[in-house]
Amino acid sequence: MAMDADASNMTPDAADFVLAVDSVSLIRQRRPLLQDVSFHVRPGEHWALLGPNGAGKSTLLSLCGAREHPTRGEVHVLGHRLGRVDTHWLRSTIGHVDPRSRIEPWLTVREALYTGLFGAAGLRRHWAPDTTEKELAERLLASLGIEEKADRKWEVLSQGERGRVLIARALMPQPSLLLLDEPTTGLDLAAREIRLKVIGQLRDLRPELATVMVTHHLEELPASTTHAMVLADGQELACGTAEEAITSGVISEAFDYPVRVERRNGRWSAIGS
Ligand SMILES: Nc1ncnc2c1ncn2[C@@H]1O[C@H](COP(=O)(O)OP(=O)(O)OP(=O)(O)O)[C@@H](O)[C@H]1O
Repeated sequence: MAMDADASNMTPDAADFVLAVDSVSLIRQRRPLLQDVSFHVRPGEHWALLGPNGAGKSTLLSLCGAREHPTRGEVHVLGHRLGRVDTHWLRSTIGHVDPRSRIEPWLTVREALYTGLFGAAGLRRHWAPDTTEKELAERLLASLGIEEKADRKWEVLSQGERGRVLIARALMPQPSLLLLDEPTTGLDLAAREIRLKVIGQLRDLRPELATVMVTHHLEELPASTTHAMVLADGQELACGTAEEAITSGVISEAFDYPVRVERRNGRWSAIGS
């Protein structure tokens, strides 16, 4: 389907990681949006990027998705160094769940899934899925519990249903890395819980898949979260396993507000103290 990247762009160390961000700074309009940030994601790890508004979470996610380049430092995505690889090709290999994604409203759910193969809002003219692509789409529709909605039009779906479709769509290129940009935004309580359950199920569906998810609220972290990076003002406050990084001290400092962080049944909450 897509062109392959030059293997000489892969460095041996970076090849061990799905994502390697090393001492990265990003400056826009003379403003440092990220300063000296590093983190490394291995297959099967599930990372959360946490921090208050304007902390730099989306900017960091853009680097992970090869949509931005660092001003300083190095980013390797799937072993390929940004700046030395065809980013258009690289982007097509990364799954991206963005609630703001545009899908042509007249497409059916099944067709919307196929658009994930091209990272586009619509289907290419005269294109038809091959047997493997058809089987994958049916498998994902079933795994994410949307097979009964497969022939429904995208425009009539509820926000909750759309989110599931966007996850299935992002998995169509069979990525090793899945980026989730505030995947529970705008959902009611039940829809949020269902969405988090679906995200948690990805671990069983694709054990090698690594995910990086941006969120503001600890309550929106799936229990499957293994690691976290906490940012404030474009700087790293904590980075490591979820237990190391998501603590009362770190979260209070990040949000500049005293909170007590609790974890029950795998899920987190923050209570003002
Ligand atoms: N292209 C740009 N040029 C200048 N400033 C930018 C640019 N993109 C983002 N910023 C600024 O960088 C800061 C970090 O933005 P970013 O969207 O990464 O934060 P965030 O942590 O995702 O915030 P939120 O939780 O509000 O979505 C913000 O102050 C934003 O205004």
